[in-house]
Amino acid sequence: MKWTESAWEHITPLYNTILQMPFNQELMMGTLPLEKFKFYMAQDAYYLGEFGKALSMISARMEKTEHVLAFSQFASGAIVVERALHEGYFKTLGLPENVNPSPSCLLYTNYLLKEAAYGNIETAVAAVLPCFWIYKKVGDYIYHNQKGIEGNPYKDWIDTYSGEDFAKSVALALEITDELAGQTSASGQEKMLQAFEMASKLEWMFWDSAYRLEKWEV
Ligand SMILES: Cc1ncc(C[n+]2csc(CCO)c2C)c(N)n1
Repeated sequence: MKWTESAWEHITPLYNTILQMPFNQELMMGTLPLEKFKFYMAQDAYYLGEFGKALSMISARMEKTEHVLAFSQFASGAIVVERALHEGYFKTLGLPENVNPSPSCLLYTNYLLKEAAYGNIETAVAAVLPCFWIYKKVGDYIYHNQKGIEGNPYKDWIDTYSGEDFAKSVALALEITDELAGQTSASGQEKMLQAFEMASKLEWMFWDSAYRLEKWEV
């Protein structure tokens, strides 16, 4: 079995929990309060900037030229493609220019940056994978289960993550992850699994924190 297949099996209960989160169910139905989506978008703008840096760092640490190229394309994709989505929503929703990251957002981005800088390269790759893979699965699920997409204010978000371009990036990220997993020991693969699970939990926290409009308590 491929490493990615067993990793997905491992997080399937968590993935099912993510699908049922009120944030995702209401986004799918178009009933998510705008205030929550705005909070999410602002936090996501911060997240994407840091995520782009983590991907660039992973790119620089890769041995194979093809992997360097793939991760540098992911990094620019994270910034360019996502910026288009954000700029659209930033204009219509009136989002702030500077974002103070919420506790969950900061936890997630700092975790990814730490793995990208100091983790084994295969562990760093496993840590960024949920960002691609869970979003692809959630995007597809929402796309296929929504009703009356045309009237949904979150249509652009849904289209981005259920689209073909994004599917290609995810397939490439999965292929590279399996290649690196194949070159590491059983304990290396276990560390990858832990990083993959941790980042998946942090994805859950990111959505949950947006729904709660999470604040710093002090
Ligand atoms: C919290 C959070 N997690 C994942 C994504 C999705 N995402 C961000 S960058 C990227 C790869 C290149 O486009 C993907 C899939 C998001 N937007 N916000």
